[in-house]
Amino acid sequence: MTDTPAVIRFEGVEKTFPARSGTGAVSALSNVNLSVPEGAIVGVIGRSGAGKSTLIRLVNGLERPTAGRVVVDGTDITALSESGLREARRSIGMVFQHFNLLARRTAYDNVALPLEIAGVSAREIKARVEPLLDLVGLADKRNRYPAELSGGQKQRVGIARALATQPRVLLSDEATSALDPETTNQILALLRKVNAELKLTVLLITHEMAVIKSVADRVAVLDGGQIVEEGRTFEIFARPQHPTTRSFLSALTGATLPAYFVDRLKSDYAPGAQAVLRIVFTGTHATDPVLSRVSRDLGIDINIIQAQVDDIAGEPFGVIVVSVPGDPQTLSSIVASVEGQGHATEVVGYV
Ligand SMILES: Nc1ncnc2c1ncn2[C@@H]1O[C@H](COP(=O)(O)OP(=O)(O)OP(=O)(O)O)[C@@H](O)[C@H]1O
Repeated sequence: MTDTPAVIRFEGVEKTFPARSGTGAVSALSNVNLSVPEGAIVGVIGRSGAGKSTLIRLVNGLERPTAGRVVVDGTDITALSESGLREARRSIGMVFQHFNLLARRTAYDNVALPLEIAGVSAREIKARVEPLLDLVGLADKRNRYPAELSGGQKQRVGIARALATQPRVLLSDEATSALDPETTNQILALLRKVNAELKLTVLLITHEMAVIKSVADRVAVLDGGQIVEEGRTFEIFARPQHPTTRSFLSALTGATLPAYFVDRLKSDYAPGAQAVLRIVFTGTHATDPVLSRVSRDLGIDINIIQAQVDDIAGEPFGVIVVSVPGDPQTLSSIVASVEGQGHATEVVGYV
């Protein structure tokens, strides 16, 4: 899938939770194959119960797979003893949705905790913790207790703590789900910063496509315990294949049309109807020439219903919704012309 070596690899992973009295066995993950390339930020998105937490907990050995392997930095995590796991976990940092800070410890002491556990000297701890508090922008809050910090500040402490043991991999379990949109953006920017500055590989799980859009280089869509779609974030946004991916995307990228318009949409062509076409442009400048060329070459009128330019993982991404003549022959010529110029199309319906 990419030439960069994988730092995390799921190989044919299955996870079934055994039956309990009153409930049958639960298949949480089946046939999961996924590679997280070195230095990448990979997002896994799925609905509640899709298996995201189980997937991430397999990476640091909090769960063991029923079948298959999880390889982290060359080590098969699934084959390790408890003491081997403790050692491996030092190279795997984790950030949690509810921060999981110790209330009776200051910000500094929370960040220091994993180093104390690892038996690092107080001097060495100071040398590591202070730059981390600087990195996450909390140097002035070092002596504050969690109750004295905002949600975003608590998550900054959580991130600094996850980085204390100088991990190669950072796991993020819905790190921004408890935060407001502005704080979410600040924390996602911090994740991007640690990814870039510390060359850290990041695997994050989320149920929000906006999080994926903002930070992830690649995305895997998890549905019912299986990865139903995976690829570069930009490609997935441009050409979503699976219905689950499409439904996650529907609130973004111009896929949401005004309600008055949606009410008029029909799924089938009736003679004389206009087709509504969603076109994804993989470059901001391409919009005008493409539409005017199609209009000129085919001698048709094109009405623009909605247009939007967005930013997906740092790349410009344009979505335009147009209405065009809906008769099947003309429509297929339009689609062929637009796609022939390298852009993706989707017939949304007819009006
Ligand atoms: N320890 C467990 N014992 C039994 N079943 C479990 C256990 N942990 C998870 N499951 C089941 O496995 C499935 C996947 O759960 P998981 O927590 O991984 O989903 P999720 O995508 O993280 O959901 P959410 O977004 O709600 O946290 C669910 O059906 C869940 O009920």
